[in-house]
Amino acid sequence: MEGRPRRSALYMPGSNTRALEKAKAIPADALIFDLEDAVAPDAKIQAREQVCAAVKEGGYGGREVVIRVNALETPWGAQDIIAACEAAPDAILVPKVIHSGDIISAAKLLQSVHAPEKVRLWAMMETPMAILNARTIAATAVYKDNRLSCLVMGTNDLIKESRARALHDRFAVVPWLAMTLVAARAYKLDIIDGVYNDFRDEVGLRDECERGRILGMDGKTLIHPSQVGPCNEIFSPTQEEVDWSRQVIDAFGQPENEKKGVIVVDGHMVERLHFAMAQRTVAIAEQIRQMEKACG
Ligand SMILES: CC(C)(COP(=O)(O)OP(=O)(O)OC[C@H]1O[C@@H](n2cnc3c(N)ncnc32)[C@H](O)[C@@H]1OP(=O)(O)O)[C@@H](O)C(=O)NCCC(=O)NCCSC(=O)C[C@H](O)C(=O)O
Ligand SMILES: [Mg+2]
Repeated sequence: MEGRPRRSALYMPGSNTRALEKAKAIPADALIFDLEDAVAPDAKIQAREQVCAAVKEGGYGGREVVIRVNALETPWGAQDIIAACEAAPDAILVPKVIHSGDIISAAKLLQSVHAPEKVRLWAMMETPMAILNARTIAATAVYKDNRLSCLVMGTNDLIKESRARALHDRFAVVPWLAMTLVAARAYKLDIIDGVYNDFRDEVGLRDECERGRILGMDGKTLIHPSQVGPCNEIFSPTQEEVDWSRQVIDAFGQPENEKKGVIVVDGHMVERLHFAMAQRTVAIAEQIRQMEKACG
């Protein structure tokens, strides 16, 4: 299902069986089972087997299940993708993307192993070259047989590669977030913000979530279960936003407004573009409600 809520996407090391089990009760919108940086080289094969077995077994309710594979040019990348396709997660997250060719190669591999149609590709935007190539990477979403549906910011790697300083206001990072965001939106893709490493600092996390939301991010990637609640709260439409959206939808539904491009609601000028925004807000709020009901 495209257009689904992606407020919170929780990473967990694929080598951590306890975390894979615990994830069944964590209310994140997406779960990212990591085979890449969170897994030591000598644990890669076992982690792949564990993750694929867990995905096949299921039990993750309405959450989106994602496997982050190793890069194609590593000794594990191709086998990770092949095994992941057999397990059929909702998406495969491709790390260290450099240019559109990385997404095209991953998509070809998916086609060659007849991956189920539901398996989408997500791209990690975490190299300086990926930021420079954000437009062409996002553009692969419209290529034939492509499956790209979401961009994920890898701010730790970007900070490493750029030698920027990781300050609380993310002074260095914000331009890369904004550039990648417009590339994502130009091709109707979702985009999820990077992780907040200081996982015991809820105040700092909330602040970073708020700023990400202001930029237009759909959600945030997370590293610890305690981050899920605050993140879901901040990236959900507020009751006030939902009520306003319903008022706008209602107003445009009145017979006298049927053919109008602009109307006044509660003293505010409201155009058809606000109607479209209101419809999206109400749809996302409804999906969240249904997902929360399904997850218990
Ligand atoms: C960060 C951690 C290593 C902290 O672990 P720990 O000290 O063990 O945490 P707690 O004792 O508070 O854990 C409490 C219980 O919660 C479970 N737990 C912890 N983290 C997770 C998780 N992510 N998913 C599911 N469950 C989790 C523990 O097992 C405890 O359970 P119990 O035994 O019942 O008490 C750890 O949180 C962790 O490993 N986090 C994920 C790290 C990770 O995946 N990193 C890679 C992705 S981030 C990245 O790569 C960024 C990107 O690429 C970039 O470039 O920016
Ligand atoms: Mg990374």
